[in-house]
Amino acid sequence: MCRSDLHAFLQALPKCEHHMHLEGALTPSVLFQLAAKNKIQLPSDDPAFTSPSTLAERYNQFTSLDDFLHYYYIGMSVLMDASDFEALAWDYFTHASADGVVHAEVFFDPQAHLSRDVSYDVVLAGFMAARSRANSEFGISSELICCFLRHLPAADGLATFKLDAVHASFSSGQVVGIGLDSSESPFPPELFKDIYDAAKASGLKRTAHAGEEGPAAYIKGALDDLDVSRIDHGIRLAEDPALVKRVAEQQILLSVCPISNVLLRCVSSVAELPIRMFLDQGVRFSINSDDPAYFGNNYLLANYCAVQDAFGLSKDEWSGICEAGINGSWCSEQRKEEMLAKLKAVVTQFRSKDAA
Ligand SMILES: Nc1ncnc2[nH]cnc12
Ligand SMILES: [Zn+2]
Repeated sequence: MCRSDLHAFLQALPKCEHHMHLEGALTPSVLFQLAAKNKIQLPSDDPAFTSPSTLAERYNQFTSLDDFLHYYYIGMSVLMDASDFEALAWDYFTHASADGVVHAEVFFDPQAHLSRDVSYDVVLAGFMAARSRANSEFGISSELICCFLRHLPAADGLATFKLDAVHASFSSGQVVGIGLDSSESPFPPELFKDIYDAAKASGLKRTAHAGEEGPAAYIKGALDDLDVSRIDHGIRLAEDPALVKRVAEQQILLSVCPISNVLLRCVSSVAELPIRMFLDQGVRFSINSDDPAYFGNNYLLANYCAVQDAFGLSKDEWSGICEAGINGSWCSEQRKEEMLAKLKAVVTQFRSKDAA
């Protein structure tokens, strides 16, 4: 709940989410349930794995991106069959619906499953089932983005990209784009140029995490070498004024994750994020939840509220943020028109409430 009186407005806005890792929707209690069901041994030498509550307590104390990723990869080791992946994604879509999300473009990390002998088809089947249900029960449209892990050799990513099952998911449109995630430094974007060139040749959309912990030079590298149309996080863009201008002119969308940035110690508070500068300089951005189950169960609306509490934005500014998010989405033009119409209706409804 926001401290400000804009909570009802923020709830009602038709929101798009562009930066959410489905594996980051795994709550401690589901993690323990699936570990028991699938007979997965959790680390016995880490007291955090005593119970769901000790694990949640440990999640409150992340010291860095890599500290979080350590738990994130252990967590996903409990996901084994399609029903596990479906339940995971369904849990996310349920929260998303409650928060007024109308369109979600969600990441997944196939290499982290393939390395455990869980096939790509199993992962995809679970996610596709949840997406279909979210569409019919909640009216949420969604897209899948296949991420490559930058702490692994680029050759491993390219081999994954070329797998028949992965290729089939691209050509059928089940997966619309690729991303790059995991430990940011010291893995500059150019290491992954071959994968991105191949993705471009296949007509896929492209985004990459950059400027989360890593420098603004990684944002420039993602634009120059990977030819991305979006940047995930991008908060260190502020360090390079010429790049700020370029990102604004090229209408690159940044998918900013405010609560994640605070909990992973990229900034000390949401107020430290360059949100005001982005608005003033015409940099387009959306607000996102990243890994909500690892970040205090703060799903999308909590991130909107955190930004509102820190910056006190106007309704017009929020409407502009949502509009940029709709226009920067990788869905059909028809879906964008539907969401823009819904946005207009909500803004009009709240304007007349204000006038009354
Ligand atoms: N915030 C983040 N940064 C990089 N890789 C991630 N994988 C899941 N969440 C991530
Ligand atoms: Zn992320």
